[in-house]
Amino acid sequence: MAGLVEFAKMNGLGNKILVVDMRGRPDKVTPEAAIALNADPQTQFDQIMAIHDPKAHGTDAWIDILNSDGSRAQACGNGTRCVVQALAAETGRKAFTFQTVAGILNAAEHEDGSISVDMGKPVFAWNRIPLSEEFFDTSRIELQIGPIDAPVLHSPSAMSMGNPHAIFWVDRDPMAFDLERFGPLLENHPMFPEKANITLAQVISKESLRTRTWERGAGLTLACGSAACAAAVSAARTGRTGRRVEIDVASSPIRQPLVIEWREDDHVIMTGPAEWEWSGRLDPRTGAFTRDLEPGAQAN
Ligand SMILES: N[C@H](CCC[C@H](N)C(=O)O)C(=O)O
Repeated sequence: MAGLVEFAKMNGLGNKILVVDMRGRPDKVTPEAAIALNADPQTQFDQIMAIHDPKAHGTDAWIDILNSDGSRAQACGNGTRCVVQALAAETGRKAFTFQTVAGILNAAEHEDGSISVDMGKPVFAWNRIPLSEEFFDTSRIELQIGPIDAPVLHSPSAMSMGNPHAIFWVDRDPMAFDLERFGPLLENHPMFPEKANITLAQVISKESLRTRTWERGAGLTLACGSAACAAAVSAARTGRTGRRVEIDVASSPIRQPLVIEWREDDHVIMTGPAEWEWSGRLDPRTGAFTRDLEPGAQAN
């Protein structure tokens, strides 16, 4: 079939990612293709990371990010690690510079296979997160929420990592909360005019947090990298932890922490794994796809 592009089904700490190679093409992955791919259990995903030809001098690629509902996102930490792993496997290179709508990202693969991404600088100004109401101090905002009767869910820390995040501090295991029920209410709360990624964060020690996220445009996911960054920064900003923490992503089946460092130069560095699962070809207009034969499989 004409017009098919290569893609890889990958995951970043369980976060389901499709890395789609759109280089050499003028078009984009359509929301319709995203919705169709998400509807098939084989390709069901949290984010598509579409690799496009670079637009700016000195960058390796332009990355277009889609959520599973077909909406577009400005940042995806776990997906960016998957892109690094895919391009490192293709080129043998270790370091890359990407451009997204949120800015420039530098990333590198280490000897042990882990990948670090410089996620840029956090944004705290209420109108740039954005919030719909003015707050001088966005490290603790107040939400009016009728139907939710859990007091901890009323005063999150808000910030942007290129995409909007609300971090709710909880004193118990984040898995103990009914995030499936109140995630959609909080994601779509009128305080967040562009919606928000909703994270429950528990402080374990001065060096560690446990998190679980309801993602804007994707719902409950097994892991969310930009939310881990937002939780780490919000924790340091409010004196809950130091500036380097290990994040135990409670919902992830991969029992490995994400390491987040909020450097003195204000950049947030996220380090963690990425895993290739299988590859195929897809039509970026419709989402129709075929899987490559697994290595060792026989063609009939
Ligand atoms: N899973 C992603 C976050 C996607 C963000 C997206 N849900 C949005 O902002 O709309 C991550 O690892 O950072």
